[in-house]
Amino acid sequence: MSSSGGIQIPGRLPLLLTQEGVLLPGSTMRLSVDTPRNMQLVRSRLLRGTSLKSTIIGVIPNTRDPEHEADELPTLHSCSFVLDELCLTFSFSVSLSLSLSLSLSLSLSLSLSLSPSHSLSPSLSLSLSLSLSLSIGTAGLAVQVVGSNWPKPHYTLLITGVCRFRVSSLLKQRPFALAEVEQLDKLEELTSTEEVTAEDGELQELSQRFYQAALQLVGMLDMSVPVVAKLRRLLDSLPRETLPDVVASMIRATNKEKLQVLDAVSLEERFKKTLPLLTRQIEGLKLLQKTRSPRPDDEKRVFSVRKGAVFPGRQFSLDEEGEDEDGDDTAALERKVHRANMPEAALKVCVKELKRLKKMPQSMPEYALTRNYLDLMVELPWSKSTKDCLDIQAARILLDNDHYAMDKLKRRVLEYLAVRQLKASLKGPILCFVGPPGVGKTSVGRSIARTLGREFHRIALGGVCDQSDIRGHRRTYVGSMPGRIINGLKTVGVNNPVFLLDEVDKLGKSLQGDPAAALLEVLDPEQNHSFTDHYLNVAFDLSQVLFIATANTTATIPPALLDRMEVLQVPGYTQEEKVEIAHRHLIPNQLEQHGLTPQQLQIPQDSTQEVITRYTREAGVRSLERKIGAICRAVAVKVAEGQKVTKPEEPVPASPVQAQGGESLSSYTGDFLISNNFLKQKPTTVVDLPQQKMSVSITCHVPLSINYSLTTTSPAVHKSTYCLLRHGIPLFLKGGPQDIEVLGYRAPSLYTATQLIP
Ligand SMILES: Nc1ncnc2c1ncn2[C@@H]1O[C@H](COP(=O)(O)OP(=O)(O)OP(=O)(O)O)[C@@H](O)[C@H]1O
Repeated sequence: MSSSGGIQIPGRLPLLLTQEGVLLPGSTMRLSVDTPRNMQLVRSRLLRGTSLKSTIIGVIPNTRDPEHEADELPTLHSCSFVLDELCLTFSFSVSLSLSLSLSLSLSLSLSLSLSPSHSLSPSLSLSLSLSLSLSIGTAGLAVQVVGSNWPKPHYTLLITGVCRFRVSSLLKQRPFALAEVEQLDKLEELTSTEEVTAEDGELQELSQRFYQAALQLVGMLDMSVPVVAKLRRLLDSLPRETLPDVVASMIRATNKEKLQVLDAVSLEERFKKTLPLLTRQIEGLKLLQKTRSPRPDDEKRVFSVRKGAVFPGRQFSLDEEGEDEDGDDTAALERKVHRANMPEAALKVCVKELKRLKKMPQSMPEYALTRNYLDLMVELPWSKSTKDCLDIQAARILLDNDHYAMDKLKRRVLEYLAVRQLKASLKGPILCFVGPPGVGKTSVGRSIARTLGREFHRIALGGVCDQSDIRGHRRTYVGSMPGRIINGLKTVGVNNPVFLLDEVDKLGKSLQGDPAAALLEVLDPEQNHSFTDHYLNVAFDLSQVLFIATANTTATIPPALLDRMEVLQVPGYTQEEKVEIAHRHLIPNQLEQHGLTPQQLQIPQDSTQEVITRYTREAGVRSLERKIGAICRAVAVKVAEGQKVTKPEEPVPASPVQAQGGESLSSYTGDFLISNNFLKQKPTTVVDLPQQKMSVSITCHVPLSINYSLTTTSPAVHKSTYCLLRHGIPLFLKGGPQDIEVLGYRAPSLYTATQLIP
């Protein structure tokens, strides 16, 4: 039986000349083809051929195909070997005829040496030393041809080596090289040798040594990697004479070394050439394993496939946080998994995925998927939450400060918050604010989050028509990702945020499922403690999340969803309310956004009324806000033009804010109110609750700085103030003899505080 598994290659083969690498029998290789002869070979033999025979080509290594078709073929890769000391005893005439036939067929150089001692003998004994030169290549089966025109026309071939051949004669050079060939690998299977000669015994011993070394190499690799396990099985099932070629194509060897293996036509020589390469690989692996820190489960990792994975001499410790190296990276991930404080079910899944990840080569597409999944799992706030600092007094103040009117809505929100204060683990109801656009539904939701001291996240549901948007995609899909709920949790980083489900009435429906149905589970307090996102595939407890929904109408909300929510109507505003909202909130906001001061633009109430009646027609105040923005822009142009011509004034040092009656604010003790709109940064606070003392420093957008120290006897005022300040809410104290609002400056050198409420 031949080593090539009985395959008989055709007597004539087209030749593919390559310098890219060495194809050995039994291995597969990808070759890029872009030179004229090789391209022609692919077109006329591989692409047009219809039989198995036409897919067999001869691959000649180490030979460059000329750039131009007109150029002559270079000398094909050839190996030379010496047949030493052939001792022949022939009659003279026979010897001569032998020498002639050899030189014709093998182009051999023959040297004869005639021993003087035999010169008188009738028959001559000749000692010959033959040096032969053969063009050797590998016959290969083209299993795949891929063509591309970028960056220039070329083909990529996937070729599996079948057997060695030698070129007997070159038949033609154009349009591609064609040669008459002779199959070389026709070796008897060693295992079936019955009569063992001395030579065979040596070969068998060599092959046994080789087999043992190959086993040792595979034993050093991680057997749980599928390809390694397959290799182990191959070692047992393959005929021994094919092992040198197969092993040489897998281990790290230079092209020169592989060429030597290819050129070794004699089996014994092939074993001898490959064995040192194999031993070198084993020694290299041993060395690499020694240089790594002794981590028991890492002992069998595949080192050879990851270039530069190990830096000799460097010590790796488990505590090292550096994640530039794959091993450490996985170790760091493992630590994060154990630190994430996740429930047992999730931890189990993570540990399982982590195990799979360790066994995967980085180049596998699944590696990135598993990695992303684990990254998400460790980032999710399984047990991270903010502490509620709910104070109904502070909440009332805050809601009043942020929103004018909306009394009914604010009352219901306060009731809801009051019950939450009394019973922390309140299940439902889910509030749904329904009203026309621009009446402040979203901004009330934001205020509630601030009141509770929770993180706020808005999920816009308008136009969502795929249930995967809510529940995520299964991980089997390409480009799968978690749904918006899990994504939101990852963004806020705590498990008890306020989620505002904006525009629930605009949810769509499509072939990809009904997102409203997916929301049912999310919003049902009885079910959402085990919400399972398709991507995550483990339950996440949503019971701590506070859901608030908004909608323009209830007509389009699916009844099942509507049933789970408590609807709070937010009606539109009256003309008077709009004027108030404009002056309390919209104008100061717009001035701030356009970099204007109240001195540069003052809009009288009549003008606001005029804008409302003549330029807007809405239930909310959004378009009024836009109109005010337009006025601000027009004034900003004027101010900017004016600033160009006038010389900027010298900055005047800020003087202390004057409270009513000329009292300096720095020494003022009592309660007062400072409007948000003049604050540039969050107040910095030093709070010492047990001693009931507070010091506050505030920076306003005019060069104003107040250092205020308060000693209060009312713990309630103090507590609410503390709560507001902690969450970056501007100072707002109430309940004292007078409330004062800082309006800004009148003259650069004088800042005034005016009494707001008598
Ligand atoms: N009562 C109010 N007091 C202060 N500002 C208000 C009030 N009502 C609305 N606004 C302001 O109007 C703007 C629009 O409000 P918001 O975005 O909350 O409206 P919405 O009801 O959620 O609208 P939509 O239904 O279109 O989402 C915001 O800048 C908000 O601050």
